[in-house]
Amino acid sequence: MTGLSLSHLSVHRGPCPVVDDVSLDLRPGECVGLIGPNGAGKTTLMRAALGLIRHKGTSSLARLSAAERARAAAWLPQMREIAWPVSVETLVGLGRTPHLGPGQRMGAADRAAIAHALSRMDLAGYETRRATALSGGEQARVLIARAVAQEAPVLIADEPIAGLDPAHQIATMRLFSGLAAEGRLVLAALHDLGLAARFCTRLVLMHRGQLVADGPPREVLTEANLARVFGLRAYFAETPDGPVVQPVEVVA
Ligand SMILES: Nc1ncnc2c1ncn2[C@@H]1O[C@H](COP(=O)(O)OP(=O)(O)OP(=O)(O)O)[C@@H](O)[C@H]1O
Repeated sequence: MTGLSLSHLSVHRGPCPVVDDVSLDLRPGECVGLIGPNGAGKTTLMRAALGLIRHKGTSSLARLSAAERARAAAWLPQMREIAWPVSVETLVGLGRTPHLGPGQRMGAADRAAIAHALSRMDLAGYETRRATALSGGEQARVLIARAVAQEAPVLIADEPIAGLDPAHQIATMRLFSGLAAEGRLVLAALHDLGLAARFCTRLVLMHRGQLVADGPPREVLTEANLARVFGLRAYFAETPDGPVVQPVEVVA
């Protein structure tokens, strides 16, 4: 199983580093929440880690050829609009492309992976629907299903639960933590600190391009970090369902 190793990763936009010397070792079996305020550098870090943009330093995924990387990592970008009027099943099936040789047709394993991903994203019955004719949240679920159908050892997702209703947000986070429990590495940029605290095994906190905290949710979501990085005060509680973190007020 593959993890993700970043060493002194930096990305410059003009003279400013928007990702500033980030080193991280993420291992199979971890469900990692990448958190930080707007503009902290989360998307840029993930894109550099995948080798999609120019960067300094190294990333174990960016080193791979495009074909190797497509088998190693599934990437769910932030933009969720679907441009192609194809069926849901066809779109989710695109996740199998890295597993097919030139001209090779899908086999039973591919069809099973597609059906499994559809079912896990609560999309059974949507197979023949036109993807462009779905609601925003349904389209987001279809794109997550495509990434899940890829069955890559690493899943990197940029705000995957944005736009999903609360039940589908929880179900998706549960799916991600389940994939990690199966031995995959999941790295997801998240703005919902409550769901991040509940479902992630580890949180990586970014601020102004730098990694400022990394560890179990309770150690990262401290009062001091929330105030300094997010400008927030939050309510914390331990419950039988896990930690509850609810931002309650903006602090100066
Ligand atoms: N193509 C670009 N050209 C110039 N600056 C950019 C570019 N892309 C991103 N930036 C800047 O880099 C910084 C980090 O952006 P990034 O999208 O990585 O943040 P983020 O943490 O993902 O934010 P959000 O939570 O809003 O999605 C921001 O200040 C942004 O304005």
